Amino acid sequence: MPRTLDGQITMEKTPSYFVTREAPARISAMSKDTKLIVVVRDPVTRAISDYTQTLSKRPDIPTFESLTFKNRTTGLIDTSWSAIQIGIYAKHLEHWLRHFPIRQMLFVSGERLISDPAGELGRVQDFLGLKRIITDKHFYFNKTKGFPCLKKAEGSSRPHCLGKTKGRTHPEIDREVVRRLREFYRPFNLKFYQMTGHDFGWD
Ligand SMILES: Nc1ncnc2c1ncn2[C@@H]1O[C@H](COP(=O)(O)OS(=O)(=O)O)[C@@H](OP(=O)(O)O)[C@H]1O
Repeated sequence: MPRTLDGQITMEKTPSYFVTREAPARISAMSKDTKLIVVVRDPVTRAISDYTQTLSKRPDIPTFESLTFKNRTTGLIDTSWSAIQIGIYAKHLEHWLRHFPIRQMLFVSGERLISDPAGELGRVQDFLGLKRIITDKHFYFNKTKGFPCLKKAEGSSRPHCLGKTKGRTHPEIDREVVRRLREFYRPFNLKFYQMTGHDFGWD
């Protein structure tokens, strides 16, 4: 980590921190005051998105449906599959709460990051104790892409939109499998809403 001077905030992002067992203790040992921001989305859509990304690199992998179950007849979900396991947010959060108070954590909604980016970034700026500089006027919605774009990227006069690897078309998943996954995640989602004091509306 570079030295942080007065008036600066040092930020670091790594998608796997939230689900890595050793991360909370290590970050806490580095600085107990670290503020933590986690972007979360509906775990079922998250799992399908995760699978879609793997599929784009390895088109020969088994179907989403077959990877989801340990036993399809009994409907037993394979929680050791990372695409499923990562979405059990309440379980991961339990580990973080052993090292950080919940007030030092902010959970950003991945859905609202698309539907209301300025609102969600308003929460981020407040959480970091920053003046609300980024507002609605910094975004426009790119209909083709289905995502908001930043009107002007830092140091550039051109807008910044998300790259080609974002917004891949997800494969159609068997509705019964999606229903079973929703049923599986419901109690974990409810627990997560309770722990964070925030209803993400995934159910
Ligand atoms: N800024 C922002 N706002 C909303 N959603 C976003 C954003 N950045 C990434 N995404 C979506 O998150 C999914 C995974 O993105 P990643 O950045 O991990 O993708 S990748 O690994 O670089 O391919 C992937 O979801 P899907 O497109 O639904 O599969 C991305 O589109």
